[in-house]
Amino acid sequence: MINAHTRVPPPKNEPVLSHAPGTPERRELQAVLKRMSGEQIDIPVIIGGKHIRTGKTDTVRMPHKHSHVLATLHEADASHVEQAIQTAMSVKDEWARMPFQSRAAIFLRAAELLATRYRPIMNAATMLGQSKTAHQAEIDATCEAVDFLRYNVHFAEQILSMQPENAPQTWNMSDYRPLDGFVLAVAPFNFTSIALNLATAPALMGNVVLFKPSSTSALSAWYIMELMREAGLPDGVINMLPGDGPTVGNPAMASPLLGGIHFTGSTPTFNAMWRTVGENISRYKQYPRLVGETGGKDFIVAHASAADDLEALAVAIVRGGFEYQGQKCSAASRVFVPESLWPKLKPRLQALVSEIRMGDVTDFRNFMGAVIDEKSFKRTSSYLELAKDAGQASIVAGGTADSKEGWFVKPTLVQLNDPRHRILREEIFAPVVGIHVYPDARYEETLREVDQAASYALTGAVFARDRKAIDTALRELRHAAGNFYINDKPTGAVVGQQPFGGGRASGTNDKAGSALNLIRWTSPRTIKETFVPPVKVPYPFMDSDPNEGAI
Ligand SMILES: NC(=O)c1ccc[n+]([C@@H]2O[C@H](COP(=O)([O-])OP(=O)(O)OC[C@H]3O[C@@H](n4cnc5c(N)ncnc54)[C@H](O)[C@@H]3O)[C@@H](O)[C@H]2O)c1
Ligand SMILES: N[C@@H](CCC=O)C(=O)O
Repeated sequence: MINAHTRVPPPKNEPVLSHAPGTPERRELQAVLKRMSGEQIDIPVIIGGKHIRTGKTDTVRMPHKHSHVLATLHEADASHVEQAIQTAMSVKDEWARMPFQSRAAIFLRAAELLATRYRPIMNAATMLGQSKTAHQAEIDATCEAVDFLRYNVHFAEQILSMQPENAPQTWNMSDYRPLDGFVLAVAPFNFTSIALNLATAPALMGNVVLFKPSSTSALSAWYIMELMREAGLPDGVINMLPGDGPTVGNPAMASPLLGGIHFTGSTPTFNAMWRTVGENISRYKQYPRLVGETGGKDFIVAHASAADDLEALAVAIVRGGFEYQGQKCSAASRVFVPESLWPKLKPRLQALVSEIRMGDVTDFRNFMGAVIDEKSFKRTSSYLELAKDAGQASIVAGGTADSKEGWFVKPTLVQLNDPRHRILREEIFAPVVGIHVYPDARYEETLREVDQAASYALTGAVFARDRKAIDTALRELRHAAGNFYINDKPTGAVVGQQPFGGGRASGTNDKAGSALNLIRWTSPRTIKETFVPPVKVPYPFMDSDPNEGAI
């Protein structure tokens, strides 16, 4: 042990490496891509550090080449969930008692391992398993993941230092205990860094975790577990239970020991989990904390005063809508353009989209890969059918999909007359962007439409030079987005700079990568110590005063 009031190293954002031709990082990444493409690994259930091959298996495939199997995934069932709960609870006290400096050092070591030796490994796993380009993998699987690890340690330290006032002769303390139970961390497929944060943020605060990764991103989840093991995380603190959502989730949520849920994924899934928790409410030893960051229908609204910034607007629509195939919860998926800008913006968008290369992400010339799986491909295809309805919609670019080699959907722009068309209201989670062209004079009405038409409130952007137009958007769209951008695309939040999360149907807005999130994983105990306690019952006002008569 050390006897010192320590301070953690100040965090800094991990620089994004370019992977440009000739760089060492490009060579290293290409070597790991080659190796991983040539092997087929087994991904086990991991409980208490033990690898369990359950025999009930699924395959992990490259979305851009779906015949290529990367891994065999062993799925957990209710018995593994029970075993994981028991194991996690058996290591809980020792983990919670470990001094904060020692716990923090494990996560800081993980950050540095990821920034160095694990960088090409995590990037390659994310590229091959989730069909991200080298740049999209770098900003997610390395940089954002490293940032989560470094900044969370810093925020946790800030929380621990939040201490109450003291009256004379007393000392008050806040003891930041972990939750009384285990945390169920459930991850989406689309961000490796989010999966890592979902499992590690509660663990940093002294909790034990059941980590349920998405089956389609199980390859990167496996390397997250390897990274944390190598960083020195004790066995049993994070237990990985891949498999079918309800098969793993329902027994975990039926446990009286459920302390909290740390979820990121779709709104319907979180709603179903919240309902399950409601049905089980009288079984629990404590009220479980429910943290869920969910879907989005993220907007870009252009004002007529953006006329001289048309290129920036066009680039924001294309990057915001089509990077990672539109599979970011923050992706621009509905765009509102004034009539005066549309005649110039439309051909510019068509030109930019026509230059986009899509294909195998190991070919570094490609800007886009494939959507994650057949389910997503079919769902997106049904929206492409809607886009062909000539009375309602007209396709500005793209509109086709091809599943022969991989789950490829062309970047698609659809113009819609009705601002409440389904393509402008529903989350598609694919490279399909709806565009509504409005009369310039109806800017304020359009902002109100943007606010009310969709149930989500995750990210959004306004493009304008006129300050009044920006202020009007800030006012009218105050509750329409948890992350709001002015003259920028609505994606690409950076930990420590733009804490991320939304309200309404987009989640509980607990801002991943901030102290607001970490505070949900602690159940503080207030301690008051009195140095000189009173030794008589009566208070001074009860003493008799010989000068006072009866009232
Ligand atoms: N707001 C955010 O910060 C954010 C970030 C990333 C992704 N997302 C959202 O995630 C979605 C895409 O991810 P997805 O397709 O993996 O989401 P999803 O809801 O289909 O699945 C998410 C996870 O939930 C699991 N699951 C399903 N049913 C369950 C149950 N009953 N109990 C426990 N677990 C269960 C799945 O197996 C998976 O691991 C989109 O809606 C996107 O907007 C949101
Ligand atoms: N935080 C990411 C989105 C995560 C959701 O998928 C962004 O800001 O683009």
